[in-house]
Amino acid sequence: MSPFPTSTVLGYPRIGPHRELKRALESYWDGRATRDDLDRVGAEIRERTWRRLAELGLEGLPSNTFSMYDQVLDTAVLLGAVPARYRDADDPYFAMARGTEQLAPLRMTKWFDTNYHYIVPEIGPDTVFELDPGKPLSEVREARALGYETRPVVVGPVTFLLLASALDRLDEVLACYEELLSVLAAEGVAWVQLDEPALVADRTPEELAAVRTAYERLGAAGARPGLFVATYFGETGEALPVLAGTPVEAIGVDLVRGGVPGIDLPGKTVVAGVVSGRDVWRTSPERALAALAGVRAGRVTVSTSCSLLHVPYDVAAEPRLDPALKERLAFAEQKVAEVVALSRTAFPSSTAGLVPAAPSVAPSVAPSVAPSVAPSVAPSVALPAPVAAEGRGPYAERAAAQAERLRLPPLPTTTIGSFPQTGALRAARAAVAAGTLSREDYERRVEAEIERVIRLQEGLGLDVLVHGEPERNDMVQYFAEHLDGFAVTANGWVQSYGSRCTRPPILHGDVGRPSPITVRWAAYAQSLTGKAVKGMLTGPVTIVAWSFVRDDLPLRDVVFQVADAVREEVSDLEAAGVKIIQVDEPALRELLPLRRAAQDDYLEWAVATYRRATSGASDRTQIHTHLCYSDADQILAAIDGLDADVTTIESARSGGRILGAVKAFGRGLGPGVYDIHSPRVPSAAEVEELLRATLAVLPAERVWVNPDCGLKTRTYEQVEASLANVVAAARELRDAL
Ligand code: MET
Ligand SMILES: [Zn+2]
Repeated sequence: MSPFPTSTVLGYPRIGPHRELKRALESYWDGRATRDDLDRVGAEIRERTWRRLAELGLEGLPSNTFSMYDQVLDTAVLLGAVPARYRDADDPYFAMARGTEQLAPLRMTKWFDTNYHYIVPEIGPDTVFELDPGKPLSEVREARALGYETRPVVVGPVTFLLLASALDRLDEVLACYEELLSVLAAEGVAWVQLDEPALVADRTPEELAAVRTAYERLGAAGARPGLFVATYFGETGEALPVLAGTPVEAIGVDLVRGGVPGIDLPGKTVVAGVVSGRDVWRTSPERALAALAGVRAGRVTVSTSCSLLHVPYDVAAEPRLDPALKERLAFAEQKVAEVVALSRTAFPSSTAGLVPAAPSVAPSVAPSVAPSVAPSVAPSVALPAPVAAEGRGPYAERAAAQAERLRLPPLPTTTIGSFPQTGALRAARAAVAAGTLSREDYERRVEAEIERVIRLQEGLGLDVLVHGEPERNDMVQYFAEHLDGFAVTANGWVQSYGSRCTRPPILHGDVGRPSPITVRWAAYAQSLTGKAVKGMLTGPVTIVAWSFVRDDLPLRDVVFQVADAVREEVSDLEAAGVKIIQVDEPALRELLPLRRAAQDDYLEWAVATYRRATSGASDRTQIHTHLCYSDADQILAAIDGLDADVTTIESARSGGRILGAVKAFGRGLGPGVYDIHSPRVPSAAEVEELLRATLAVLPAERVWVNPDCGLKTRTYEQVEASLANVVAAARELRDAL
């Protein structure tokens, strides 16, 4: 078996440096391009990636890290786990991912503690596992035709089955992986990477036994490539000795989030993730080299802590960033260069089977690994201790005061905030940036859009209106652009799901709010209508979760700075006459530590920051919060702890699964009745059915009627039709109450 390469990355961004894949996907979905056009763009992105990684000097090139939508969905297809109802669709893959006119899509949820979303495999009694190795094989061949030998990357069997809640199917799935190994061996593949991030979370003895079974069995397969099991997103813990006891040749550990393994791993290659795949800061070479030197294994090689999927492509594509900040940044390209430089420094004669050099080598750093710099230059504000909820009265009193003031019907209907973002508005924003449209003209267009959204909602008969968020490019970036302490990028796109990308802002200094951010738009919307308009804010936890955050202060201190800025905005909205204020926290669950031991502490400060942001509101002001795609059932007590008067929560896409858990919820609750992540228009009957299910577990006076999430990714046509059905269903049931 050839030795594992001395430098590698676990994966690479795949949306394209200029979001080529996004455009190609959307053209294909809209019928403006053919499948061949789409495939061509995919091939170009893969080729560019391999060439770039090789040019940067990386030895171990991965393949099969590209995906048309999601790597978990790819793995389901690889294993033949395509539910029967999708098989006859025109394009079963995208039917599973996005749904069709007739079919709802598969469930989607967040990939561990990231803002990347994967498609949840559906495995049932009818699932027949059958290997379809087409994709990894064709990527290996494609790379080979370009002159590159690659290491295909596949989600490992244990993580795949845990994500699908189907670990009892291990036996059948392992047969497919065995077959895959033999197919890859026949193809001349030297190494395969099996991603097992699930091994960094708490695992039961049965689950650890499944790890042992899986890798003993795969290790015993006849002709096979070298097995590299990659764990990441935290410390591997109790799964590490289990893996070490199996025949796998290489084990990946995350040395950014986890410590150096406490056990000796003789005979194994440790693929040491010392360059973070989760942040944008340059790697400290001293720290990385010390970590490398601390690993006691047969062989150590240098890697990223996880796939670089979670960071943007290239700092060089950011001409407008402050040069002093830019100096401190590393995106995917820079991180690959760091991996290469670290491997050359740590293993100066790197040709074959190496043991790490002594730690004394540390200071002689290759030029492209710059010394680490603290990510903030400004001194930090000393923070007062977190405050508990002060100010607001008990829920019953607040509810009475709000009912009196708002006079809403039972089962009030509302939306989550955004309405479709039109191409015209996006173009107008670009024109302002380019200097070809004046700010005043742009603001007039935003106002016109707000008016359109208000009239539309009045026409549909919604009860609580929104202004539609037309001024926001993104719910986090918009706030980052208006707060001190943040920088925003021009091209720093990161894939969120499918063709959706975000540009996470960079939080590099102390946060402050120089002036009101949303007040003028909310006040304008309210001036147009007699119905209540909700003011819309993004919560502190979500702002930091969806930013790249300075790492020189504890996260909780950074979050409290953001909470104070949101608190000021709440108070200005109230002063402007806004009666309902929604503070969104869709990322509350995302930052939940993967290990139970760390969860309580997180939930305590996350709840405290939310209350700090909202508790200045008077009892008459109704505070809403919103959560989505977050397996909210796991954090229900914390959601309750937010003490919001109304909570809207994703539910339709998961078929009302959440309802079983929310019975005890003591305040207003709107489990979504319209899955906005699919272009499909739900019928009124369907919505009614979901509402009936809600009314079966919650008292009617606490139930709100709303979509799963904001509508910005949908078209006006879809939104109008869907909301008309939502309102009709609510009225039907309201009359029956
Ligand atoms: C991801 S949660 C989105 C909430 C936001 N208010 C919107 O409607 O777009
Ligand atoms: Zn949402």
